[in-house]
Amino acid sequence: MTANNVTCPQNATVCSGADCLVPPSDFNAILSVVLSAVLTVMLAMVMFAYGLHGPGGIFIGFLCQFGIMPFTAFALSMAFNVLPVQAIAIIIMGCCPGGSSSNIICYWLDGDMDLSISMTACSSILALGMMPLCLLIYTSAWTSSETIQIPYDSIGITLVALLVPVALGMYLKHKKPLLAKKILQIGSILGFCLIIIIAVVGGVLYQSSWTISPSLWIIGTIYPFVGFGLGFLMARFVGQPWFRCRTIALETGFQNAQLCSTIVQLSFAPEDLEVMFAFPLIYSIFQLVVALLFVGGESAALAQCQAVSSPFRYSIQILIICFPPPKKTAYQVYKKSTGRGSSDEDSEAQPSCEDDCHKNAGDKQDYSLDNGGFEPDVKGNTEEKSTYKLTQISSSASGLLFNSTTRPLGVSRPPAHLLLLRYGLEVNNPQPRPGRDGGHR
Ligand SMILES: C[C@H](CCC(=O)NCC(=O)O)[C@H]1CC[C@H]2[C@@H]3[C@H](O)C[C@@H]4C[C@H](O)CC[C@]4(C)[C@H]3C[C@H](O)[C@]12C
Ligand code: NA
Repeated sequence: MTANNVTCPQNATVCSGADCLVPPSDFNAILSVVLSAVLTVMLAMVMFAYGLHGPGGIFIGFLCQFGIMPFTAFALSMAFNVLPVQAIAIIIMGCCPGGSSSNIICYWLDGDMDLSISMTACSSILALGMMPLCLLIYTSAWTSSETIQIPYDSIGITLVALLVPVALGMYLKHKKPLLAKKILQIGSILGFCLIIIIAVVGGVLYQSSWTISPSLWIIGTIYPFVGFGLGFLMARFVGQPWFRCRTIALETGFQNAQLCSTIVQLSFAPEDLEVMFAFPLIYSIFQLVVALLFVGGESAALAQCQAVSSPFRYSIQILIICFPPPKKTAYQVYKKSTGRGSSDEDSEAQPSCEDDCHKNAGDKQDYSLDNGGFEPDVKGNTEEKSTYKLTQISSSASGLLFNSTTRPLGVSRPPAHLLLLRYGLEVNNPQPRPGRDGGHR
């Protein structure tokens, strides 16, 4: 009794031994004010970067994230006639903002890093309002949405863990470019490994939860496919350039599964949890697998396009013919999509498609416009993705902080891809590079 009096604060409402439930204090209030101020500034920076891009990508991303994903969740739940709690878990996943591990994947898959980070950040911020709204709309068929507890503070933490490293990366890139490059190299590999390790460990530790109804398994597999596919088509439909379609597809399909898992565990009783507890785990694994299959397949095709016989190359050309961009010629887009690289070294070592690369020099203006990010490179040294470096750094750093996600698929591929580009192509293709180092032609 006396022990309780000693260990429990006076304002505690429930005490069990040394664990006490204490009402929120002033400290929490101050912290949340500070956090929201910091976030506002950060958001302004992200929006600024958006502005440099033109708002097209972000807007289409928003539509995909809070239009396609929740609706698909709803439609799949209806189609498979799952239990109400299972439907709610699926819809919660659909209403979650994008996951930040998509930024690491995007780096390895040669996406548009600025757009990727901006989309994750914006969807996380907008989730504060859009999540309750979408949940209200889509879950009302099964439950009153009051039963769903949204942990707004975890959304805030996610944002801080994304944006602080982005800001640090921008600063570091400016002050110590060499160090920044090192960190980028190490961080992007470590971040990727962590993502995979967590998925595998989670899956193995919680094997028992894998025995849930087959319809959840089916939904867990096709939902990411639908998300990536519709995101890609939507971006293509509005004429986004190729590598940005890939980015939007990634960002659409990738969900913050950690947040979904937290919400589910906060909102449901153990007997409900039993029938859908594993859904976030399943989705988090399949979103990784699908991302690497779907988006990685295309990216691998582009990396290998020097192998003229590659069937990928023809399927890409067919795709481009089927979805021609309204503003540019298909050839320009194809050229852009083949001429890009995931980092500065990559774009140097990009003479994979000779025809295209030989024309790159005259195309640079175009590239730098599309890729202009936080910090336009004014040296006239318009390597394609120069402005990416800082965001790449920060995304890998944020991946490290979070160490969140889970995806077993590309373990071998990203390093292989890097090696292929850096060494393989350079060794196999010893012609002078028509790129930025001189323009020999
Ligand atoms: C780390 C990933 C989420 C990846 C992700 O989307 N990150 C956010 C992001 O990308 O921004 C989550 C998704 C499902 C989670 C698991 C499930 O909720 C099931 C189970 C719940 C237990 O409380 C902790 C272990 C774990 C295996 C969880 C481990 C881990 O918590 C998982 C595997
Ligand atoms: Na998403």
